Amino acid sequence: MSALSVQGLAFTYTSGGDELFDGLSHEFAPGKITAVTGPSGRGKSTLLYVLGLMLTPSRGEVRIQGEAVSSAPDAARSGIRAAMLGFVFQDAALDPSRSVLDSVMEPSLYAGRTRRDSLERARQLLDELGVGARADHRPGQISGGQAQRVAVARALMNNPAVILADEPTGNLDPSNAEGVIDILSKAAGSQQRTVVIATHDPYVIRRSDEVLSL
Ligand SMILES: Nc1ncnc2c1ncn2[C@@H]1O[C@H](COP(=O)(O)OP(=O)(O)OP(=O)(O)O)[C@@H](O)[C@H]1O
Repeated sequence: MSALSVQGLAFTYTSGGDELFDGLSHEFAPGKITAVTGPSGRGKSTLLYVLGLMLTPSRGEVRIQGEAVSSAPDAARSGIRAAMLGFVFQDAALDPSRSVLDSVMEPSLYAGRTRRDSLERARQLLDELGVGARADHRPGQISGGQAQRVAVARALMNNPAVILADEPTGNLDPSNAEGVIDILSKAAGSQQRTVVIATHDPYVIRRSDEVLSL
């Protein structure tokens, strides 16, 4: 069963504008990277927010492990988000006032794991992603490529079945973009996660297993 699928999906911002997605049905393949592409304004970022249960579809549904979850009550959606979904944003979106290690640990503490377990997993992930030496730095003291690796570590912290990444290479040079896609590719291929990346970047599209054009 696909960890993530949509059926008959459409979304309209309450402030108006066109309906997006036109009744889209799609199963996102586990163990693969799916690139969501398409012209600017077609709704790539919005789709990620709908898949991430942060926006509720106006028609159709999002299914996670086969269950329709997009119109579940807020608390249920927050719980599913914390347990099943990891997010990576274009600018890493790390809290500037906290250390890298604290930012990476936070989702695990929020999910109810002990400080000790969370610390151990956060250090292990940061080491695996090549940024272990930066654990005590603040986001302002590390490079953009390092910050994006930290953001991926944070997204992986709760071992999510699904990773949603919005233009994760948008601010990176080619070698850092390659590093981040290598990590996401490993998160998909060897760990059987479903990885969905909204992107314009031809390099990311080339490295993806499937392409969904909006
Ligand atoms: N908060 C919002 N309220 C109302 N309309 C919005 C909001 N956010 C986005 N939109 C509109 O919804 C449409 C889809 O926006 P979205 O950012 O998802 O597109 P995109 O394909 O990711 O674009 P880009 O490639 O430029 O990032 C656009 O027409 C946009 O103006």
